Amino acid sequence: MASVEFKNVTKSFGNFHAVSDVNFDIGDGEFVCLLGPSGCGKTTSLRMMAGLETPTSGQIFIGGQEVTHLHPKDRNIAMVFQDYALYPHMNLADNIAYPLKVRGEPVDKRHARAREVADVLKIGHLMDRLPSQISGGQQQRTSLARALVYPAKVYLFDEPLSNLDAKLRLEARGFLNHLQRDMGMTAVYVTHDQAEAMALATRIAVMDQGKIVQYASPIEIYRRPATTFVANFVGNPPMNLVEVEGAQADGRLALKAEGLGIGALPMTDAIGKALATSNRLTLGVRPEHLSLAGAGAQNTIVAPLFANENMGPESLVTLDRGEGARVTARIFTDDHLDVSDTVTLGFSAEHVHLFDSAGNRIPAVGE
Ligand SMILES: Nc1ncnc2c1ncn2[C@@H]1O[C@H](COP(=O)(O)OP(=O)(O)OP(=O)(O)O)[C@@H](O)[C@H]1O
Repeated sequence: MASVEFKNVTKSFGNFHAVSDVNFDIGDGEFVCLLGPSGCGKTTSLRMMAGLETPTSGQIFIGGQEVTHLHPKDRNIAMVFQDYALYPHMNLADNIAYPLKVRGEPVDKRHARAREVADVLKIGHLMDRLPSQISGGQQQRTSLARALVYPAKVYLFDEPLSNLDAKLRLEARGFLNHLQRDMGMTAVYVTHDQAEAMALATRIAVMDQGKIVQYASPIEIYRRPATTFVANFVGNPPMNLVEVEGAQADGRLALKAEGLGIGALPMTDAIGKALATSNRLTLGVRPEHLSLAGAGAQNTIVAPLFANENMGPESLVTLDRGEGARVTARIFTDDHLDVSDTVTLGFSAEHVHLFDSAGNRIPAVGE
């Protein structure tokens, strides 16, 4: 296993910067997820680690050694692709053993090792089949087995679960989590699925438009999102964001918005600085921190009901604040709620997140 480092890495296609001056390091044994919307530069970053793309500028290191211009085969990395990239004319045994074949291992030895890995992944009984003769989940495990058959310094995953149905996807995610804990592999995993990143990563690099906007542990990203972009990308459903007008009153912060009732919050220097630039702030509250509230509740959002989706153990109650602005609560309720009923959602001040007019987090008291 080995560490990975990006130093000022940029990748341009013509005038377009797919990856823009990215710096980050991945520790030995870390499982890092690159998370972000389509086109933000995740796959390009991964392909540069693999040596399938060359940076326009900057340097890449694996295990302390510069690999920026090194051929993929000399990097000792293993990669699992979204489409599995299995060889259609080879059976599973040959597919899995292929990395050993190119390294010149004798056939007996490489088939024995392939079988060993296949057994762990519960596809050992399928070794004579062609990829077209097995299910999508089994193809996914074959592709994983091929990556694991030879000890690599770094394992690279490009949305490996995205072609699986929801149930298999959860199963495969649990398996990868187990494998990571078992092997302590250094891995970089590209996904646009925030739940997958939260479940698997030791650290998540959230990317937007070719840049890393936050690089931290899943819990840090969940608790202290650095920007409204991150807040809106992580969490299921994501954090509710309400545009508010802020003002200092009697040494405290007063917030105003249509349908919002909130007690004054403590003032801090950081809030003062944000207000000096603009009084337009964004208030964030996670759906799980909202509850159905009575008229006497201190902090509330009041608006007509838009939808009430029963998810089994909980409901997603969404209010329509007008002009497309919605607020969703994840709550446990048996209450019957009709569309257009006016609903009051309450929240506690300790669960409030604040962002300045540029969308950057204003640290809470004690942060
Ligand atoms: N070979 C190329 N030539 C021109 N533009 C490219 C090339 N490869 C990628 N891009 C562009 O670079 C940007 C980043 O692409 P990349 O594949 O890294 O995004 P991504 O975050 O992995 O997206 P997705 O989740 O859709 O795979 C995109 O706008 C893409 O169109």
